[in-house]
Amino acid sequence: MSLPDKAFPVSWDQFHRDARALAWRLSDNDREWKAIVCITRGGLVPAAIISRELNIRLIETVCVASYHDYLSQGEMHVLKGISPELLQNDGEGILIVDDLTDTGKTAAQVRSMLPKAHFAAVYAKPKGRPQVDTFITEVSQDTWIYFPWDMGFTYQEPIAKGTRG
Ligand SMILES: O=P(O)(O)OC[C@H]1O[C@H](OP(=O)(O)OP(=O)(O)O)[C@H](O)[C@@H]1O
Ligand code: HPA
Ligand SMILES: [Mg+2]
Repeated sequence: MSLPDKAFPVSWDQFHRDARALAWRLSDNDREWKAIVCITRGGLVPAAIISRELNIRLIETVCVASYHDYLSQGEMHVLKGISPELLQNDGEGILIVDDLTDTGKTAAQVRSMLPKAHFAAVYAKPKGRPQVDTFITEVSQDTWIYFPWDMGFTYQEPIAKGTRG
């Protein structure tokens, strides 16, 4: 698979702010979340921030793997499902959390386990958007989001290099 045209690098600060903004959007005094189901591994980080902000103490994981290496999505494997007590009532009152939705395949897979749950992601691309109930920022489909936990400090070429003579 080729490199997406655009890059959207996200710092820890920005991710914290965006995940907190998502928590604000999910906060509603008339609505009480029974539990968070976070989609590992990327969903663990926003789940930690949202659980702190909304005082949700019951956190479950659903472990799904499909991007076998950087950029290329393969077959979806559910390595660990959701505990039976949280599957009751089709997931009513459950908050599913992920870092982003891209093609929407991961979200669709988890939604099929909890059809009445609310799906929240920090970032969404257009193909995945229909699978998400609440998100913060939309980025175009040809953009790759670089999360802070996947990055390190490296030298950056000056912008002018390559754009002039
Ligand atoms: O909408 P999709 O095209 O299905 O892609 C979105 C999923 O891809 C990434 O997870 P990934 O499978 O790379 O695993 P990770 O969270 O363990 O990094 C991301 O965290 C989402 O869960
Ligand atoms: N960034 C990081 N991980 C991903 C992406 C992305 O844009 N799409 C699917 N997994
Ligand atoms: Mg993931």
